[in-house]
Amino acid sequence: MSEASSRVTLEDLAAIVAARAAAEGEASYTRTLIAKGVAKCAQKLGEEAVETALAAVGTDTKAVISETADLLYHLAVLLQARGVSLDDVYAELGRRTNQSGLEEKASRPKG
Ligand SMILES: N=c1c2ncn([C@@H]3O[C@H](COP(=O)(O)OP(=O)(O)OP(=O)(O)O)[C@@H](O)[C@H]3O)c2ncn1[C@@H]1O[C@H](COP(=O)(O)O)[C@@H](O)[C@H]1O
Repeated sequence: MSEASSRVTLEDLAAIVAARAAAEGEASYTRTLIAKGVAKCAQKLGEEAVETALAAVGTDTKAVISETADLLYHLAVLLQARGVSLDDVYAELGRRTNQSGLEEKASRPKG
C-alpha cells in the first residue's frame, strides 16, 4: 500500500469508529470502550491529551505524532459515544472563521 493511500482522515476515523461501535459480537477495542460509557471515554481522552502535551515538550517528534494519533482516535470515540458528529464541530468552527480567537472568547457565556 502506498503512503498516500494509507492516510486516514478524521472523517475516515469517525466512520471506522461508528462501524466498530455497531459491530456486535466482534472483538473490538472501540466497542469495548464505548460500552464502558461516556465517562470512561472522556477519561481516556484526557489521558491521551496529557500524554500528547508531555510528548510535545519533549524532543521525540515521533512520540508527538503517535500520541496525537491516539488523541484523535479517542476524540472520535468520545464524539461517537456522546452522539456528536464531526459536521457539528466543523459547523461550529465555520461560525468562528470571521472573528478572532479573542472575540470568540469574549462572546462565550460567563460562568
Ligand atoms: N486508531 C485506533 C487506535 N489508536 C489507539 N488505539 C488503542 O487505544 C488503546 C489506548 O492505549 P492505552 O495504552 O491507554 O491502552 P490500555 O492501557 O489498554 O487502556 P485501557 O482502555 O485499558 O485503560 C490501545 O489499546 C490502542 O490499541 C486504537 N484502537 C483502534 N484504532 C482504530 O480503530 C480501528 C478499529 O479497532 P477495533 O475497534 O479494536 O476493531 C482500528 O483499525 C484503528 O483504525
